[in-house]
Parts: sequence; structure tokens; C-alpha cells
Amino acid sequence: MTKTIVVKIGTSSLTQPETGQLALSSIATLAETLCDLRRQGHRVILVSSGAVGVGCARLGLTERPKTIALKQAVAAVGQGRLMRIYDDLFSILQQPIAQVLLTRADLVQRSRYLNVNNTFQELLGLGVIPIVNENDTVAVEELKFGDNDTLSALVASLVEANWLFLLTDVDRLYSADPRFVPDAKPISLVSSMQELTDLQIQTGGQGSQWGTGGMMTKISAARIAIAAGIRTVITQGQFPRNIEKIIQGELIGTHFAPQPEPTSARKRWIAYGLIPGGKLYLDEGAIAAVVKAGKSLLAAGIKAVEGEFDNQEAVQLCDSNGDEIARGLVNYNSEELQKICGRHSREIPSILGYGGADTVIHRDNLVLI
Ligand SMILES: Nc1ncnc2c1ncn2[C@@H]1O[C@H](COP(=O)(O)OP(=O)(O)O)[C@@H](O)[C@H]1O
Ligand SMILES: N[C@@H](CCC(=O)OP(=O)(O)O)C(=O)O
Repeated sequence: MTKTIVVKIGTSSLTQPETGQLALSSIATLAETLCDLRRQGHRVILVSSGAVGVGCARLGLTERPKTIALKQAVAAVGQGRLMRIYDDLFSILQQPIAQVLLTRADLVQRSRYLNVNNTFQELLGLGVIPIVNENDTVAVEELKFGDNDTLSALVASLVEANWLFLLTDVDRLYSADPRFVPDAKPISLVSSMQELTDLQIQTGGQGSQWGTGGMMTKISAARIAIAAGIRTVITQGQFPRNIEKIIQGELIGTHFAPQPEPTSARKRWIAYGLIPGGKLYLDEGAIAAVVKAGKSLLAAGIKAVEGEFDNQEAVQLCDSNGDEIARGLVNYNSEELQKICGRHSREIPSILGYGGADTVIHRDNLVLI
């Protein structure tokens, strides 16, 4: 059966750690593997990092740029070279490819979000392998994915993929960073979102020298993907052939089982497409109503409001520790919410001087994180 497969490869797998030069044999094997998957009838998207790493190697820079402007300039040098290498390899294999560079802004507006999906569907329908990266050269700080793990999960969710492969420089997820904790335990299967929380995996802060997010962003990418019903696998980029074995059922790397009832496409856009404009801190009763009973959020359960936002903007719903539990689209702006938080819905017209919605966030616009 035809599957939609998104493969993300990180800088640490595309380049050699000692020299920063391209890991040509891994890239060539990846290209062969993806072409084989295409020949088997699967739809394939590659999310490739490496613009900054390859740009640095080209310009003789020995460490990742620190300033944004330099990073953007270096990415412009590297992205072209990266695509040239991919085009050479895939052309030898008679496989058409396309470059898709995205910024966070492309997913914020629902019409643009749907338009990006249409473009992917056309490309996949034409038998093309889209090669996706963040448009680092123009992305501004507030409108950035920041890391390609998140980008790949959002792309996988957008196209409703069956598989997401995160290729990296470790063979799987461990209970802690195996570079620093030699007896860290390997994890083969994470069967639910709750198990992922319970495992309390230590990720340290950083990734490898050239990587961006380390393991932390891979775990949050896995959360986004499994909520969308996508089976996610972290495995080693040095052995791309393992992708085929995994699809055939071998338990290589770390597998994250998809949630049995995926979140709807619109709610996924609310949760991960939009950029939240503020935070609402909820009391225990409101948390229970929203999380356990699946109810709408009422003003009475809001303890505090943070940030400035308009009505119909996305906000984060947090517990008293500030941990996010849900996101949703608000029916009142931040100024109005400052006045009505903690109050009963029937008091709203007299407080504001005009009537409004009974709910602050209707359950149709609310999604658990
Ligand atoms: N719990 C963990 N399990 C496995 N690897 C971890 C863990 N915590 C941190 N890491 C580190 O994450 C690194 C991979 O992340 P990163 O360098 O960002 O890779 P990529 O370039 O593939 O995105 C590994 O080299 C590993 O040392
Ligand atoms: N967009 C950036 C990569 C960002 C990123 O997430 O890198 P990595 O952690 O190596 O997957 C680039 O092409 O260099």
C-alpha cells in the first residue's frame, strides 16, 4: 500500500564531525533508499538540514555562526550547494526533486497553510521528492521554526504522512545523552504520549557541534507527529537503508507509536501552525474541565492573563507552574480577559458593558498539548 514518508536528516549526519565536509556515502545511500521507496510506490518528502553547516565548510568557517545576519548569509551559500549535490545524485537515479523553503509565517494563516499542502500534494502527485528546509536566509526571529525536527513534524502533519523518520548521529533515543552518560538506557519503543512524559528523558541542552536542537527538539517533534497519527522513528543517518527495513517491520532505532485517535487537521493547525500571543493560567477546576471532561474554558477558571492578544488569536493554557496543557482560540482579547478573569459568565455583560460569548475558548477551538 502507498505510504507517505517524511525523512528528516540532520547536519550531524550530512557532514563529517571532524572536518565539516559532506558525508558523501551516507547522502548517496540516502538518495538510493528514497528512490527505492519511490519505486515501491511510496510518496516521499526529504527535510534536509545542512545549509549552515555546508555554507560554513564552503567559506572555511570552523564554528557555527553566532550572529543572525552571518548565519543567514552562510545559509544562502550552503543551501545552493546542498541542492546542487542532491540534484546531481537524484538526477543520476532519474528522480526529479524540488526545493521547498518554508518560514513559520507560511503556516500561520490558514489559507497559506492549506496552500502549502496543495503544493506538496501536486509535487507528490507528479512523483517528485520535495526537499524541504527552513528559509533561513529570510526567516526573522519571531517567525522561525528554529529547528528542522519541528519543521519535519509540521510538514508530516500537514501532508498527513504515515511515517516520520528523524535521522541523526545516534542510533536511538536513550534515557540520557549517551555522550555524557555512558550507562544511559536505550529506548526501543515509546507507546504513548503519557509514557514519553513518564520516561523523563534527559536531553542536555545542546546537540552535537553542528546540530541545532539536540534530542529535545526530536522528542517534541515526535509529540507533534504522534498526535497527528504518524509513526515516528529516531534512527541513525549513517545507515539510511534501515528505513526500508523499519517499514517492513524491523524494530530498529526508537519507535513512537501513533496516537490511536489523531487530532483533527484544524486542531493541529491551532496547536502547531499558529503562534500563541499570550498565556492564560487556569485553576484546578478549569484544568479538570478542559483536560478530563473535554469542556470549553469559562472565564471563572482563569486565574491570570499574560501577554497582549486579539480575540480569535491562539493562546497557551497553563497550570500554576506555567506548564502548557492546551492551546486554543480566544473569544475575548487580552484587555477584556484581564477584566473578566475569575468571574462568572453571566457577569460579563455588566463588567464589559456589552455581551459576548459565554465561553472564553469553545471546546471546538481548544486542543490539548
Ligand atoms: N537522551 C538522549 N538520547 C540520545 N541522544 C541524545 C540524548 N540527549 C542528547 N542527545 C544528543 O543529541 C545529539 C543529536 O542531536 P543533533 O546534534 O541536534 O542532531 P541532528 O543534527 O541530527 O539534528 C546526539 O549526538 C546526542 O549526543
Ligand atoms: N535550517 C538549518 C538547520 C536547522 C536544524 O535543525 O539543524 P539540525 O539540528 O542539524 O537538524 C540548516 O539548514 O542549516
